[in-house]
Amino acid sequence: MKNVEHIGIAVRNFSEANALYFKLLGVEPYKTEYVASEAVNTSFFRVGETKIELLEGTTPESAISKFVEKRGEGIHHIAFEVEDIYREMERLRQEGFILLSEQPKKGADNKLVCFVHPKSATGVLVELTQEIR
Ligand SMILES: CC[C@@H](C(=O)O)C(=O)SCCNC(=O)CCNC(=O)[C@H](O)C(C)(C)COP(=O)(O)OP(=O)(O)OC[C@H]1O[C@@H](n2cnc3c(N)ncnc32)[C@H](O)[C@@H]1OP(=O)(O)O
Ligand SMILES: [Co+2]
Repeated sequence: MKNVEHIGIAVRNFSEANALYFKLLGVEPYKTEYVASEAVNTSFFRVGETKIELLEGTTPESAISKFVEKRGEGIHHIAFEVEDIYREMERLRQEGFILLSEQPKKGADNKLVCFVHPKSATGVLVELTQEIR
């Protein structure tokens, strides 16, 4: 694991949340992206060495919509950058963590991603992320 690549925040209203984080952080998002496979709109704000990812679900079945419905807006996941996502997935499997996919998936911002179930990680949804080179 290299660093905290981003913190994912689930929001109800994408444009309102983007305006609020612009006011809070004093910077515009450097990227917004719709990720169809996760049914989310995303935006990324740079904060020093890390990033804030705002996420809005675009369908009721989206993980983000379900989270907001059940628990309200707030911190949804922590993403750790890794050098080799296949190696880290295998290592975490061996350590007994529950991975939410067999293979990495294409995430936002030109990354491969994989999630660890919060039930196996002290109630925190963990994302592994590796830049596609
Ligand atoms: C845009 C791509 C990518 C990136 O590039 O950065 C992203 O960040 S995508 C982010 C959205 N995608 C995901 O979160 C995918 C992984 N998540 C999942 O597969 C599911 O959300 C889940 C974690 C398996 C939960 O799904 P499910 O079991 O269907 O939902 P429930 O609502 O029934 O929840 C069960 C249980 O888990 C608790 N929960 C759910 N989400 C979280 C969370 N983010 N953090 C902590 N706990 C969470 C939920 O509260 C339920 O608990 P109990 O009520 O105690 O059973
Ligand atoms: Co994320």
